[in-house]
Amino acid sequence: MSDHDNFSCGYAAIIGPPNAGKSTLLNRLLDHKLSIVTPKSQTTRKKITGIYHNEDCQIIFLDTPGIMIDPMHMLHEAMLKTTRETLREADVVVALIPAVRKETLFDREFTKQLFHDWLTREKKPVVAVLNKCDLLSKAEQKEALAMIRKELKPEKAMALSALQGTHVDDLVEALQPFLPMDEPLYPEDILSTAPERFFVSEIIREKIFLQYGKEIPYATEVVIDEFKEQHEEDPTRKDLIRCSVVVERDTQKHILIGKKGSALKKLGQASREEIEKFLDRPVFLEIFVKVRPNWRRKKGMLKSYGY
Ligand SMILES: Nc1nc2c(ncn2[C@@H]2O[C@H](COP(=O)(O)OP(=O)(O)OP(=O)(O)O)[C@@H](O)[C@H]2O)c(=O)[nH]1
Repeated sequence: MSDHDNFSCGYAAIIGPPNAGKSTLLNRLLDHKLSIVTPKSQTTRKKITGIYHNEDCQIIFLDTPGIMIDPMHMLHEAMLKTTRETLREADVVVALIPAVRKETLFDREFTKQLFHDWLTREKKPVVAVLNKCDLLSKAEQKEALAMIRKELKPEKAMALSALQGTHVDDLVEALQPFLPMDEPLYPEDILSTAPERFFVSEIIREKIFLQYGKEIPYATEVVIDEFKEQHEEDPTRKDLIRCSVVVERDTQKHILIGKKGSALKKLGQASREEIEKFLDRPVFLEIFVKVRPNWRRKKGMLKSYGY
């Protein structure tokens, strides 16, 4: 008998509206191993965000961009296409429904549409997860789950709080029966297959979201132009990361740079600190701001940015 008899391994797509708590949930699931994240360079067609391991199963979580009911431009449409393709690759789908502190308990219209337009026709097993259950009383959670079961008929329905970590382990248990019996596809110390440069661009994007208001973050794309690993040959040399922050208009460029470059300097500092923490080594980070008019509406540009 091999070690992996009775082992299951498969893909779980997480789908839901923006802000449902996907990242929080993934971080929570992978938490105990985040300190040994070892993203390796590997070309992959699948958008794998996190790989969960335990003794009985390996769940490869596929993240999807938040579902928007009314796509506003080509970037949104490209994101929805990614979601559609990701769903096709999944063995099981986690429909993440954020609870709200309102009489309706969750956005019923949106959730109905999510199931109708996205899930029913894909014919994949669905585990409906009511997230942010810390916002509701026990009775309200029960009521919301009963409603979800009756109207949407998922294979399973459960409530959890990704933020507080309650019932997160139950989700693993709920997903396991829908995974094929298979050996693990990835070794245990791999938490993601995305390359380091992907995480670096995500860190800069996150800092832009934190630092700038209004439309700036949404009009911005971060492109890593150069990622020169110099430390392996000579440990006294820092890695060099050159990146472009692409915006749509000159006015946005001025805001990003700020008075005498102060805003860009602040962005660079915050990004570098976090990148160094993530890579566990010092880096030189250079950020350039470029204007590419209407990049979110241009097919060729979207493609070159990986959409
Ligand atoms: N109260 C509460 N808040 C939560 C919970 N999970 C996530 N949040 C909050 O919800 C917000 C959005 O969480 P994210 O994890 O960024 O959501 P996301 O789905 O990844 O968002 P997108 O990047 O827009 O797709 C954050 O402010 C989280 O702290 C939860 O269980 N309870």
